[in-house]
Amino acid sequence: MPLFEIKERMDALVKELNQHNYNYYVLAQPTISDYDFDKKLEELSELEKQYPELQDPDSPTQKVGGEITKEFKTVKHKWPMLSLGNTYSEQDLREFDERIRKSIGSDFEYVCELKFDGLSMSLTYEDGKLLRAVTRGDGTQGDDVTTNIRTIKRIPGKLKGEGYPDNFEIRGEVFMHRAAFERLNSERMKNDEVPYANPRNFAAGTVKLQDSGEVARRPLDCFLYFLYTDRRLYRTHWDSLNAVKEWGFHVCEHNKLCRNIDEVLQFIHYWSENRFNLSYDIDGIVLKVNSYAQQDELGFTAKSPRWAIAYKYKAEEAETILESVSYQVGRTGAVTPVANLKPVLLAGTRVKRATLHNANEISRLDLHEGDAVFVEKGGEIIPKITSVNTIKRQSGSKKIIYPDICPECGSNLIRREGEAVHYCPNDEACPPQITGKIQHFISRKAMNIEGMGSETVETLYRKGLIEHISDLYLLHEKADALKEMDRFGEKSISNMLEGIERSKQMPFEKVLFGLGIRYIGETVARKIAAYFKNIDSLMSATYDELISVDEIGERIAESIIAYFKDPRHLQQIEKLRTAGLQFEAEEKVVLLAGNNLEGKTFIISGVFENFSRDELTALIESNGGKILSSISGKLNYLVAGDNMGPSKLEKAKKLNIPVITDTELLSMISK
Ligand SMILES: NC(=O)c1ccc[n+]([C@@H]2O[C@H](COP(=O)([O-])OP(=O)(O)OC[C@H]3O[C@@H](n4cnc5c(N)ncnc54)[C@H](O)[C@@H]3O)[C@@H](O)[C@H]2O)c1
Ligand SMILES: [Zn+2]
Repeated sequence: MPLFEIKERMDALVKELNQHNYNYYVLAQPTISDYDFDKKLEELSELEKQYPELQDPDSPTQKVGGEITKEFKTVKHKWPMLSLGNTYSEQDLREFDERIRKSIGSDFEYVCELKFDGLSMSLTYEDGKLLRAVTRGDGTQGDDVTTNIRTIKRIPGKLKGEGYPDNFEIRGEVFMHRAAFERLNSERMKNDEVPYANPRNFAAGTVKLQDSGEVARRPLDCFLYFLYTDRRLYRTHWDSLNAVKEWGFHVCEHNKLCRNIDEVLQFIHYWSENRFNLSYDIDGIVLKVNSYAQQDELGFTAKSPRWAIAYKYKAEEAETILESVSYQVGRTGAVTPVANLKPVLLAGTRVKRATLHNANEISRLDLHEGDAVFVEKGGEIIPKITSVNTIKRQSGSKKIIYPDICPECGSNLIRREGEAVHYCPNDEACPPQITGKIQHFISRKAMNIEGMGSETVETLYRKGLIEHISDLYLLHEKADALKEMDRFGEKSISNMLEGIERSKQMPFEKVLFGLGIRYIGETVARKIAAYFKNIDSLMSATYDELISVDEIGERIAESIIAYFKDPRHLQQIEKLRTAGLQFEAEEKVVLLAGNNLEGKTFIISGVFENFSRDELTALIESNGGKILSSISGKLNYLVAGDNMGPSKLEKAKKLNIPVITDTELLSMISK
């Protein structure tokens, strides 16, 4: 290949890999698999070795992949936060072992650890208390995310035991358990929020949120795996891990001390089979030379230590046949293509469907009917098609074309600017949208109607008994028709009708969430209800008024306005109002407006289960109290929630300022 072509290939790789790094670290929405990413990085690295004079100083082979963001304070790392060399091959591991033995002889041990699939975090402790938490960032400096990290229960705010130095840094991996991921992600989908592809992305996205209250609602965990002290306290990494366990840190119980590379390989083989039984994702294992003296001898490259390496498991892949593509219409009208596959065994389960995400994905794969396709189950929960084995394509097979019209109701599909998903706009008459809306309305997080499930909704709809949410409240008039339904005894009918009747008492915020207005999730519904107090002021709110509210952005404001513009929605709301549903926020109104706090000053700190800090501020101010900006002798009360900063608490104690809970605050108000 002529030199200029090699240079072109290298430049193209640099450009592409930098883009993938950005998608992965900053957006937390990668578009290629880790394996493909690593193969491209390896190709670039090989070319750079052969043609060092062509190497771009900005090459992704020379630096850690992340970036710092502008949303957080930037903090420089005392010790750089590096990446790890990685490989997918056992042969490479043996060569790694050879290199080490050449350098330090054969008297050494490895610590084998699981490679947790999350994001790395540096924690600094001073006098036994968590002082700061910083992301890896670009390796030299990272984002200060202390407030968010304090919400993680597994990270001690205050240390146990003794023997820890006054000042030290400890590093580990913040991650989310698979069960929490699945639960929260399906909530996101129901609320029309973009789902995360896997627990790693969910954890990374969460740590970068601006609202610590929201972070606290998403359970994160953390395993610690590196201790950094100014003066070495222990001789080995293994001893450090055991010590930090005593101080209260969460250290993985599966770590293993191995005497040689064969034992390491055994560990790798064991976890290659058993990793699916863990409650969290790992993407490989990490081996580290145990002795610190030997680590020092081996040193570092620009990007990673020479005394450690990661062995990564390749996502499991299988080949099968694409039988057909079907299109599912969701409650919000989003039309999702699903691949129906000839059943195949993959990562321990029988797979017969794979997600195709959207129309772009179908054209990217250039799918044809009957294609032989490769499916992969990587970090993602739902398997996906990675590529087509085009050699096996039958001649004359038909290309898969994404439809223009809704498969359920025949309406022309629309695609909003900047979005990849197609929607059916017929939200009041497209069958799956109707039943989906009613199912959402009765769900536990919305109106929590007992005695009625998703299947009942489908049946009632098919029988023509319900077509809109408001029809639920007319069901009691249709007792005869209900009795004629199969498998629907008198008891279940009366349970259902009672459940419906009781739902009339559900608070305004639940009704608002239940209506299923696009982008109005649970949290936003709560904020809106607290701010606008009733449906009439919400309906008449202007765009500017809407976006001035905390947490309402342009997208949500536009969606609210569009919703109330539709006469069919207004008609529904009138019917629900007549039926007796709550369209006004109560309780907090009662607490508002008094003068019990007059002349008193407050500071609110930490995270509260039942209130946002804004709500507490409003509560204090409307009862005559004042919020101060810093703790001083002028402060009367510190209202403390969970995970507040230890320095604040200390200062308040020093000044003898009473620390109260939100419940105590409420009782002061309603005295
Ligand atoms: N798909 C994409 O678009 C894309 C883009 C960029 C990066 N990536 C993936 O990310 C990798 C690069 O990320 P990276 O630099 O974070 O490297 P890495 O994930 O391969 O390895 C280093 C990281 O492993 C983590 N880790 C987990 N368990 C550990 C343990 N027990 N001990 C020490 N560290 C542990 C730490 O966070 C550490 O920073 C690439 O190899 C690629 O697979 C993918
Ligand atoms: Zn439709």
